[in-house]
Amino acid sequence: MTPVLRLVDAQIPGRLNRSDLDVPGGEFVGVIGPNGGGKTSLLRVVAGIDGSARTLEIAGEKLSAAPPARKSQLLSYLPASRDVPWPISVRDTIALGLTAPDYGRVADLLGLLDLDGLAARPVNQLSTGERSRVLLARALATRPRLLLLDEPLSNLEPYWALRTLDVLAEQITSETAALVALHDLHQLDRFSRIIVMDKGSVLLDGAPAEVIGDPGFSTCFRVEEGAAGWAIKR
Ligand SMILES: Nc1ncnc2c1ncn2[C@@H]1O[C@H](COP(=O)(O)OP(=O)(O)OP(=O)(O)O)[C@@H](O)[C@H]1O
Repeated sequence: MTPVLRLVDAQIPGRLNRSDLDVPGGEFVGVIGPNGGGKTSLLRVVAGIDGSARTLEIAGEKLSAAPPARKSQLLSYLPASRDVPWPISVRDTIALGLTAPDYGRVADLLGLLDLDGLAARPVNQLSTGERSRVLLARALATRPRLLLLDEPLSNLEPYWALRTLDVLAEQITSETAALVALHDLHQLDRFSRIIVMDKGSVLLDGAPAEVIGDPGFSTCFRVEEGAAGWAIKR
Protein backbone atom coordinates (compact mmCIF):
# COMPACT_ATOMS: atom_id res chain seq x y z
CA MET A 1 0.00 0.00 0.00
CA THR A 2 1.24 3.51 -0.82
CA PRO A 3 2.66 5.15 2.31
CA VAL A 4 1.21 8.46 3.48
CA LEU A 5 4.74 9.92 3.49
CA ARG A 6 7.68 8.89 1.39
CA LEU A 7 10.78 11.01 1.97
CA VAL A 8 14.13 10.17 0.39
CA ASP A 9 17.39 12.03 0.78
CA ALA A 10 15.94 15.04 2.53
CA GLN A 11 18.33 17.65 3.86
CA ILE A 12 18.74 21.22 5.03
CA PRO A 13 22.43 22.08 4.96
CA GLY A 14 23.73 22.69 8.49
CA ARG A 15 20.40 21.69 10.10
CA LEU A 16 19.20 18.33 8.80
CA ASN A 17 21.55 15.63 7.56
CA ARG A 18 20.46 13.39 4.69
CA SER A 19 17.35 11.59 5.97
CA ASP A 20 14.84 9.06 4.67
CA LEU A 21 11.43 8.42 6.17
CA ASP A 22 8.50 6.19 5.27
CA VAL A 23 5.25 6.65 7.18
CA PRO A 24 2.43 4.22 6.35
CA GLY A 25 -1.22 5.09 6.90
CA GLY A 26 -2.49 4.66 10.45
CA GLU A 27 0.71 5.80 12.15
CA PHE A 28 0.70 8.34 14.97
CA VAL A 29 4.34 9.36 15.21
CA GLY A 30 5.93 11.29 18.07
CA VAL A 31 9.06 13.23 17.06
CA ILE A 32 11.28 13.93 20.03
CA GLY A 33 14.87 14.97 20.67
CA PRO A 34 16.99 17.50 22.53
CA ASN A 35 16.75 21.22 21.73
CA GLY A 36 18.35 21.80 18.36
CA GLY A 37 18.12 18.07 17.51
CA GLY A 38 16.32 18.70 14.21
CA LYS A 39 12.59 18.12 14.94
CA THR A 40 11.38 21.39 13.42
CA SER A 41 13.82 21.02 10.52
CA LEU A 42 12.42 17.57 9.73
CA LEU A 43 8.81 18.83 9.83
CA ARG A 44 9.66 21.83 7.66
CA VAL A 45 11.35 19.75 4.98
CA VAL A 46 8.32 17.40 4.90
CA ALA A 47 6.04 20.45 4.63
CA GLY A 48 8.07 21.57 1.60
CA ILE A 49 9.05 24.84 3.32
CA ASP A 50 12.80 24.34 3.75
CA GLY A 51 15.61 22.28 2.29
CA SER A 52 15.35 19.69 -0.46
CA ALA A 53 14.51 16.05 -0.98
CA ARG A 54 15.08 13.62 -3.85
CA THR A 55 11.56 12.29 -3.20
CA LEU A 56 8.82 13.99 -1.20
CA GLU A 57 5.51 12.27 -1.80
CA ILE A 58 2.33 12.48 0.23
CA ALA A 59 -0.12 9.65 -0.50
CA GLY A 60 1.85 8.91 -3.68
CA GLU A 61 1.65 12.51 -4.97
CA LYS A 62 4.69 14.65 -5.51
CA LEU A 63 4.21 17.58 -3.10
CA SER A 64 6.04 20.09 -5.29
CA ALA A 65 3.68 19.36 -8.21
CA ALA A 66 0.48 19.78 -6.17
CA PRO A 67 -1.49 23.05 -6.63
CA PRO A 68 -2.08 24.98 -3.36
CA ALA A 69 -5.65 23.67 -2.81
CA ARG A 70 -4.49 20.08 -3.29
CA LYS A 71 -1.49 20.70 -1.02
CA SER A 72 -3.78 21.65 1.84
CA GLN A 73 -5.69 18.39 1.40
CA LEU A 74 -2.44 16.45 1.43
CA LEU A 75 -0.89 18.05 4.52
CA SER A 76 -1.28 20.63 7.25
CA TYR A 77 1.64 22.15 9.09
CA LEU A 78 1.25 23.72 12.52
CA PRO A 79 4.39 25.80 13.23
CA ALA A 80 5.79 25.96 16.75
CA SER A 81 5.12 29.72 16.91
CA ARG A 82 1.63 30.65 18.09
CA ASP A 83 1.93 34.27 16.95
CA VAL A 84 -1.00 35.49 14.86
CA PRO A 85 -0.93 39.18 13.91
CA TRP A 86 -4.41 39.34 12.31
CA PRO A 87 -7.32 40.78 14.34
CA ILE A 88 -9.77 38.35 12.73
CA SER A 89 -12.24 36.17 14.55
CA VAL A 90 -11.55 32.66 15.79
CA ARG A 91 -14.30 31.38 13.47
CA ASP A 92 -12.70 33.01 10.40
CA THR A 93 -9.21 31.89 11.41
CA ILE A 94 -10.37 28.27 11.39
CA ALA A 95 -12.18 28.81 8.08
CA LEU A 96 -8.88 29.98 6.56
CA GLY A 97 -7.68 26.38 6.84
CA LEU A 98 -10.35 25.27 4.36
CA THR A 99 -10.11 25.40 0.57
CA ALA A 100 -13.84 26.24 0.19
CA PRO A 101 -16.28 27.81 2.68
CA ASP A 102 -17.79 25.15 4.94
CA TYR A 103 -19.24 26.65 8.11
CA GLY A 104 -20.59 23.23 9.14
CA ARG A 105 -17.00 21.97 9.35
CA VAL A 106 -15.96 25.12 11.26
CA ALA A 107 -18.82 24.58 13.74
CA ASP A 108 -17.73 20.95 14.25
CA LEU A 109 -14.15 22.05 14.95
CA LEU A 110 -15.29 24.79 17.36
CA GLY A 111 -17.21 22.08 19.24
CA LEU A 112 -14.39 19.55 19.09
CA LEU A 113 -11.90 21.93 20.68
CA ASP A 114 -14.40 23.63 22.99
CA LEU A 115 -14.01 26.98 21.24
CA ASP A 116 -17.69 27.96 20.87
CA GLY A 117 -17.41 30.61 23.58
CA LEU A 118 -14.43 32.20 21.80
CA ALA A 119 -15.73 31.97 18.21
CA ALA A 120 -16.33 35.72 17.74
CA ARG A 121 -13.19 36.90 19.56
CA PRO A 122 -10.23 38.33 17.59
CA VAL A 123 -7.65 35.55 17.52
CA ASN A 124 -4.77 37.92 18.35
CA GLN A 125 -6.44 38.78 21.67
CA LEU A 126 -6.55 35.22 23.02
CA SER A 127 -4.21 33.64 25.52
CA THR A 128 -1.40 31.55 24.03
CA GLY A 129 -3.06 28.27 25.02
CA GLU A 130 -6.43 29.36 23.61
CA ARG A 131 -4.72 30.39 20.36
CA SER A 132 -2.96 27.01 20.22
CA ARG A 133 -6.35 25.28 20.15
CA VAL A 134 -7.59 27.61 17.39
CA LEU A 135 -4.51 26.97 15.25
CA LEU A 136 -4.86 23.24 15.82
CA ALA A 137 -8.49 23.43 14.67
CA ARG A 138 -7.33 25.27 11.56
CA ALA A 139 -4.73 22.56 10.87
CA LEU A 140 -7.37 19.84 11.16
CA ALA A 141 -9.89 21.67 8.96
CA THR A 142 -9.24 19.92 5.61
CA ARG A 143 -8.81 16.46 7.16
CA PRO A 144 -5.38 16.23 5.50
CA ARG A 145 -3.66 12.94 4.76
CA LEU A 146 -0.65 14.03 6.83
CA LEU A 147 -0.65 16.25 9.92
CA LEU A 148 2.67 17.92 10.77
CA LEU A 149 2.35 19.47 14.21
CA ASP A 150 5.23 21.25 15.90
CA GLU A 151 4.80 21.08 19.67
CA PRO A 152 0.98 21.19 19.68
CA LEU A 153 1.01 20.42 23.43
CA SER A 154 3.17 23.35 24.51
CA ASN A 155 1.25 26.11 26.32
CA LEU A 156 -1.68 23.79 27.04
CA GLU A 157 -3.06 23.13 30.52
CA PRO A 158 -2.95 19.43 31.55
CA TYR A 159 -6.57 18.78 30.53
CA TRP A 160 -6.01 20.18 27.03
CA ALA A 161 -2.65 18.46 26.57
CA LEU A 162 -4.35 15.10 27.25
CA ARG A 163 -7.49 15.96 25.30
CA THR A 164 -5.40 17.13 22.30
CA LEU A 165 -3.67 13.74 22.17
CA ASP A 166 -7.11 12.07 22.19
CA VAL A 167 -8.38 14.37 19.43
CA LEU A 168 -5.30 13.73 17.31
CA ALA A 169 -5.45 9.96 17.78
CA GLU A 170 -9.10 10.09 16.65
CA GLN A 171 -8.09 11.82 13.38
CA ILE A 172 -5.84 8.94 12.33
CA THR A 173 -7.36 6.46 9.90
CA SER A 174 -5.72 3.78 7.75
CA GLU A 175 -5.23 6.49 5.09
CA THR A 176 -3.80 9.27 7.25
CA ALA A 177 -0.87 9.81 9.59
CA ALA A 178 0.56 12.44 11.92
CA LEU A 179 4.07 13.57 12.85
CA VAL A 180 3.94 15.37 16.20
CA ALA A 181 6.99 17.09 17.73
CA LEU A 182 6.92 17.15 21.51
CA HIS A 183 9.13 17.28 24.61
CA ASP A 184 6.97 15.52 27.19
CA LEU A 185 8.49 12.07 27.72
CA HIS A 186 5.44 11.04 29.79
CA GLN A 187 3.26 10.99 26.67
CA LEU A 188 5.34 8.71 24.46
CA ASP A 189 3.12 5.66 25.01
CA ARG A 190 0.29 7.51 23.29
CA PHE A 191 2.08 7.17 19.94
CA SER A 192 2.41 4.13 17.69
CA ARG A 193 5.96 5.10 16.72
CA ILE A 194 8.65 7.39 18.08
CA ILE A 195 11.40 9.07 16.08
CA VAL A 196 14.31 10.58 18.00
CA MET A 197 16.12 13.43 16.24
CA ASP A 198 19.62 14.23 17.50
CA LYS A 199 22.30 16.40 15.91
CA GLY A 200 20.22 16.76 12.76
CA SER A 201 19.75 13.02 12.13
CA VAL A 202 17.28 10.27 12.98
CA LEU A 203 18.95 8.57 15.96
CA LEU A 204 16.20 6.08 16.84
CA ASP A 205 12.95 5.03 15.17
CA GLY A 206 10.60 2.41 16.58
CA ALA A 207 7.82 1.54 18.99
CA PRO A 208 7.83 3.67 22.18
CA ALA A 209 9.05 0.90 24.53
CA GLU A 210 11.77 -0.13 22.10
CA VAL A 211 13.03 3.45 21.71
CA ILE A 212 12.91 4.28 25.45
CA GLY A 213 14.76 1.03 26.21
CA ASP A 214 17.58 1.77 23.78
CA PRO A 215 20.83 2.79 25.56
CA GLY A 216 21.17 5.63 23.03
CA PHE A 217 17.97 7.20 24.37
CA SER A 218 19.27 8.14 27.82
CA THR A 219 22.65 9.15 26.39
CA CYS A 220 21.00 11.54 23.96
CA PHE A 221 18.54 13.06 26.44
CA ARG A 222 20.84 12.94 29.50
CA VAL A 223 17.88 11.71 31.56
CA GLU A 224 16.86 8.23 32.63
CA GLU A 225 13.69 6.58 33.85
CA GLY A 226 13.75 5.21 37.37
CA ALA A 227 11.21 4.13 39.99
CA ALA A 228 10.46 7.79 40.78
CA GLY A 229 10.03 8.80 37.11
CA TRP A 230 12.40 10.66 34.80
CA ALA A 231 15.56 12.03 36.43
CA ILE A 232 18.85 13.57 35.29
CA LYS A 233 21.30 10.84 34.29
CA ARG A 234 24.19 10.69 36.78
N1 LIG B 1 16.71 29.48 10.50
C1 LIG B 1 17.80 28.80 10.84
N2 LIG B 1 18.98 29.05 10.26
C2 LIG B 1 20.10 28.37 10.58
N3 LIG B 1 20.11 27.35 11.48
C3 LIG B 1 18.97 27.06 12.08
C4 LIG B 1 17.75 27.75 11.80
N4 LIG B 1 16.77 27.21 12.56
C5 LIG B 1 17.34 26.24 13.28
N5 LIG B 1 18.65 26.14 13.01
C6 LIG B 1 19.61 25.19 13.59
O1 LIG B 1 19.26 23.91 13.09
C7 LIG B 1 19.41 22.93 14.11
C8 LIG B 1 18.10 22.17 14.29
O2 LIG B 1 17.12 23.08 14.75
P1 LIG B 1 15.62 22.65 14.91
O3 LIG B 1 14.82 23.91 15.12
O4 LIG B 1 15.23 21.76 13.81
O5 LIG B 1 15.68 21.80 16.26
P2 LIG B 1 14.52 21.28 17.22
O6 LIG B 1 14.82 19.85 17.50
O7 LIG B 1 13.20 21.59 16.66
O8 LIG B 1 14.80 22.14 18.51
P3 LIG B 1 13.86 22.67 19.72
O9 LIG B 1 13.55 21.49 20.59
O10 LIG B 1 14.73 23.65 20.41
O11 LIG B 1 12.63 23.30 19.11
C9 LIG B 1 19.86 23.67 15.37
O12 LIG B 1 21.25 23.51 15.49
C10 LIG B 1 19.50 25.11 15.08
O13 LIG B 1 20.38 25.98 15.75
